[in-house]
Amino acid sequence: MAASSVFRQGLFNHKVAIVTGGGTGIGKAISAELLELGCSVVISSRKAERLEAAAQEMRQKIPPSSPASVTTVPCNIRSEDEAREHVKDLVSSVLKRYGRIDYLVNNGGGQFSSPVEKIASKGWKAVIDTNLTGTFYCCKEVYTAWMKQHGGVIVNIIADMWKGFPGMAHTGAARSAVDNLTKTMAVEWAPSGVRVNAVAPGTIFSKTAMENYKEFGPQLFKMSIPLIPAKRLGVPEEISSAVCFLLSPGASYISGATLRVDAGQSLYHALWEIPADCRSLLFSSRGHNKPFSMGGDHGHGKMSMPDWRQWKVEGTPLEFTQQRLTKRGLKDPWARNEAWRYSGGFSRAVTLSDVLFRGFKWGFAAFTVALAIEYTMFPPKKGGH
Ligand SMILES: CCCCC/C=C/C(=O)SCCNC(=O)CCNC(=O)[C@H](O)C(C)(C)COP(=O)(O)OP(=O)(O)OC[C@H]1O[C@@H](n2cnc3c(N)ncnc32)[C@H](O)[C@@H]1OP(=O)(O)O
Ligand SMILES: NC(=O)C1=CN([C@@H]2O[C@H](COP(=O)(O)OP(=O)(O)OC[C@H]3O[C@@H](n4cnc5c(N)ncnc54)[C@H](OP(=O)(O)O)[C@@H]3O)[C@@H](O)[C@H]2O)C=CC1
Repeated sequence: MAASSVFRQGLFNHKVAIVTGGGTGIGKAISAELLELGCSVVISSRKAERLEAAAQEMRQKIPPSSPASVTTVPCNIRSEDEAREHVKDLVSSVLKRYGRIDYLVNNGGGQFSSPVEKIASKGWKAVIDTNLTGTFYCCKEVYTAWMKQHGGVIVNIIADMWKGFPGMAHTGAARSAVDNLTKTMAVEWAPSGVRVNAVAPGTIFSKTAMENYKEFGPQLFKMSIPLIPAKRLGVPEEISSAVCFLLSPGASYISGATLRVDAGQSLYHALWEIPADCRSLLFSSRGHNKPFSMGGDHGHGKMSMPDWRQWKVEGTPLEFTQQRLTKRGLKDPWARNEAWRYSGGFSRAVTLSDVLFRGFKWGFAAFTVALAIEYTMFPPKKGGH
């Protein structure tokens, strides 16, 4: 349940909102804050019982003097054949009950974690259909049935997919598409007085969000903490206040925007770890399979690589690489050798042989020049002896 809102009481009096996924986590916090500010809220998702339990809980917190009310409409926004009908029914039932829809918050969605090559086509489709097509259906239906004639505000919840979404490619692709859809709708529907924006949350803790990842959930959320500049997870209420702002007249000149609510997480490190024995170092895209070129451009057909061996992240490059390898459990002699090689040992050895080679080369050149001078200045006498 939302902590007390920072916004003025009564800000949304007599307005009506649909919040998909409004019975759990972020959606529940948004619904609770809207209710607190006087808005009537329809929460909608697949699990009717959980939805009703959440509504009951929220109902008890509405003061008798408030015009707000909360109702539930079960609906699956995912594009199975009947999904469009589900969404149509949702919108028509809200209009029947309240006679208006001022706000739509497309928050219902989610995904499972998997590397790209392991995503089955059914799973890909489930995530795209939920997050992209479901959002499209909801926006289109609310617009055509109400907002086209009366205006309104839409907020789409997306995700931190700005650097791609390794480990959750399907949702990254879907959320990126919703980011783009948001901009298109903002322009196309501006003449109707409809504003459309998105909110991209960072890692936001809620019991239901964590449980979605089953036994990996706690670890996944814990692992995110060092990667967040604020060094803590977000809470649903921190997304809710951003959504309420975008719905409010305070954002009357904001449309087509995506607000990152992530404490700077999207600007910082990514969760996905690239192993230190990364093959891209061994096989460059230019087709040469030397371990890597040793600083500078070595001529045609070879790639000039930045001297990453000099990067210091923690302690010396050697310590850093060893820590990474140890973390990844690469304790075999090959790995230790790689650690040594990648972190400077190899370059030092090469430098030594380079010096010897150069010394030999210049020594030989000097000897040749000296011989030439000697022959010029003291040519061997004809006839010999
Ligand atoms: C710190 C890291 C997190 C940071 C970012 C956090 C982002 C968040 O969004 S947290 C919020 C999490 N909440 C949710 O995701 C809630 C909604 N999620 C879902 O409903 C599911 O994840 C869903 C989108 C996959 C839909 O689930 P469900 O309705 O149960 O789907 P199906 O049983 O019909 O499955 C369809 C199909 O999908 C594949 N699949 C599903 N789960 C997995 C899995 N865990 N691993 C691999 N593949 C999975 C699979 O192909 C399923 O078909 P079948 O094989 O026939 O079961
Ligand atoms: N928590 C986080 O760190 C982040 C979350 N997000 C996104 O924010 C949104 C809310 O997530 P959060 O509150 O954290 O997690 P939750 O798992 O608590 O919320 C997901 C909600 O979406 C609903 N939902 C899922 N599929 C459908 C569907 N097909 N039709 C209708 N409703 C559906 C679920 O209800 P039901 O099961 O009853 O259908 C649930 O209420 C999601 O879109 C999520 O992906 C984005 C970035 C980060």
